Amino acid sequence: MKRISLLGATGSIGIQTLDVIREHPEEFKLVSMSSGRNMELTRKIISEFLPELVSVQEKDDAEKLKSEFPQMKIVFGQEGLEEVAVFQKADILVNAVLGSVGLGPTLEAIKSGKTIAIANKETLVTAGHIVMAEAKRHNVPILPVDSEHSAIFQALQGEREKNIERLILTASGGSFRDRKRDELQGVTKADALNHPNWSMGAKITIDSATMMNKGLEVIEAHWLFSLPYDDISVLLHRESIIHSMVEFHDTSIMAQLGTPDMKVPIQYALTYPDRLPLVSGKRLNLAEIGQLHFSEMDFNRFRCLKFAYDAGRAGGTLPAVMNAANEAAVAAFLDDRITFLQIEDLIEKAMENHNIIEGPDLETIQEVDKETRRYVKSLL
Ligand SMILES: NC(=O)C1=CN([C@@H]2O[C@H](COP(=O)(O)OP(=O)(O)OC[C@H]3O[C@@H](n4cnc5c(N)ncnc54)[C@H](OP(=O)(O)O)[C@@H]3O)[C@@H](O)[C@H]2O)C=CC1
Ligand SMILES: CC(=O)[C@@H](O)[C@H](O)COP(=O)(O)O
Ligand SMILES: [Mn+2]
Repeated sequence: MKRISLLGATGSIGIQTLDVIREHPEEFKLVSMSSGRNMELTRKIISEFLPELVSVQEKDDAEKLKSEFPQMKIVFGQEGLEEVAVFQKADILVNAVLGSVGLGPTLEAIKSGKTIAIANKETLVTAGHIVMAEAKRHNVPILPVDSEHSAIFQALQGEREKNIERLILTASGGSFRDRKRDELQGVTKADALNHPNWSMGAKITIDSATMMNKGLEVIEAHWLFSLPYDDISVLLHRESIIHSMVEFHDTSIMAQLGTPDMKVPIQYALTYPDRLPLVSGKRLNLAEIGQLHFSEMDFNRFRCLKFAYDAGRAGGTLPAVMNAANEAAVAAFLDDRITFLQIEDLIEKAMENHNIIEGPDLETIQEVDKETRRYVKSLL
């Protein structure tokens, strides 16, 4: 029986993680969880899964829950996230919370020896050098949940790192993939939230439309698979059937295919190195699909991807600045305060405005994260 701590239980990945736990009650048990402000769903999850420890974002919500669920330990805020992450009875932490808020809890979980199933890519983007070093020091596995990184992880099973030529991250192109840059003026939030293939949380759906999601994933891949940026490429693939690939020195390419269903990589991270039947999974019928399409990435059309390569190669605090600027800009877009194209302008300004600090420690990264959000807010 694997006992699971789940950060972000009420989100898109969190809910799908609960689906996997529900499908395999003989394999998994939810022992602790966190949510943010969605109290209606939080109550439903608590009633169904009976976790021992629950963290929510706000103190008032925690107080209300304490009176409704006196037998449970209810905590809140950043400290609450960290308490869930290190919950003593848990074997594995699923980090499905949104944004760099997931960094501190992930590091605490690593120090307490938890296996980490990581969906939260912002954690690796802002401080991958610290996360991977701590995981090595504590001999803790970091298992990818992000579909591209799970695909690469699966393609690498039984392979040797020295034989890798390059990673090929596939990208759907997002909601505006068939629009030219001059057709992006005045696009609406509803248009941007209409991903062609995946049903995801709002922030990542916008990131997919700006191509910042793929940028974050390039940096995530750099840390997870310790390959230089020159060996990490991106390929447009509009069907999102090939979830990513690895090319080896002998020119062969290994790919992982499947329907766009995040329960597959979530379940694989929880059952690795075994595989369980995906009870609610839809089997892929390639004959039905017929054709798969691929094309080269256009860095002028998708400027955020170039920002990410530049930030990754520059290193230091620049990835954290880019990520924080992106989080703040996307939140402003979702709040109807800026236009879609202003997202990349704000990111570019924040990166230009920053003096990179080399080899930042956790405190420096968290400070730079806060400073960047203040800077972006000052431009709104
Ligand atoms: N969705 C997907 O298919 C994929 C997602 N990912 C990554 O997984 C992570 C989660 O994405 P997704 O599930 O889409 O996100 P959602 O927005 O759907 O869910 C985010 C979760 O985090 C909680 N949360 C948000 N902010 C805070 C905060 N400040 N403190 C505590 N909890 C908070 C939310 O709580 P509440 O809703 O209760 O407020 C919710 O439970 C992201 O890093 C994303 O990039 C990666 C690959 C695919
Ligand atoms: C499901 C998942 O992993 C997302 O990151 C998804 O891949 C976004 O797709 P694109 O960024 O390719 O549009
Ligand atoms: Mn992905």
